[in-house]
Amino acid sequence: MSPVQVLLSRLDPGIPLPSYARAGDAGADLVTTTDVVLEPGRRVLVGTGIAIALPPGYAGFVHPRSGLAARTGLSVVNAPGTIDAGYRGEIKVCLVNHDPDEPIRLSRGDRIAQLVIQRVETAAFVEVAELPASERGAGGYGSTGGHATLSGNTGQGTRK
Ligand SMILES: O=c1ccn([C@H]2C[C@H](O)[C@@H](COP(=O)(O)OP(=O)(O)OP(=O)(O)O)O2)c(=O)[nH]1
Ligand SMILES: [Mg+2]
Repeated sequence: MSPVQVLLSRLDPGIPLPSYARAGDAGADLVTTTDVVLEPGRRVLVGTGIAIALPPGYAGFVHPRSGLAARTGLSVVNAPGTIDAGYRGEIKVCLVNHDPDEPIRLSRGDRIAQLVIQRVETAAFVEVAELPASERGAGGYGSTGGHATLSGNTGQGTRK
């Protein structure tokens, strides 16, 4: 499959282009333009030094990086952040430190998140008096069971 062309403007010339670590990866790594010390539980908005123009029918999604998340507790507050096709400003990332004890130190140029480009549909919302019937109906929020309990979870599940 040939890659979709995404026009990019480097707002900070010292920052590398987003890049896929391996061929076929879904996420292209984004870096922070600033040094940051993120105390436990705190969040910060950082710049990535790039702006893009996605073709109509596409959107970008800013996801956390799993290695950093597992090792340090670093995540993205609004994960995944949504980059609209019409957005021409700098892509920014709202980082959060989920670790309860340790601060996270980030340096300019560190890879802090990843950008996934996807095709998206836009809907025409059609109001009706009654929705068509379905097997699920209005059941949700654990209606099928199997969810963990807050305490005393045996790992056996609660599905009846
Ligand atoms: O992680 C993110 C999320 C969003 N954006 C930019 C691109 C996006 O197109 C724009 C608006 O994002 P969103 O719609 O999620 O935010 P909003 O609070 O609804 O703002 P708006 O009223 O501008 O739509 O902000 C980022 O740079 N990084
Ligand atoms: Mg919005």
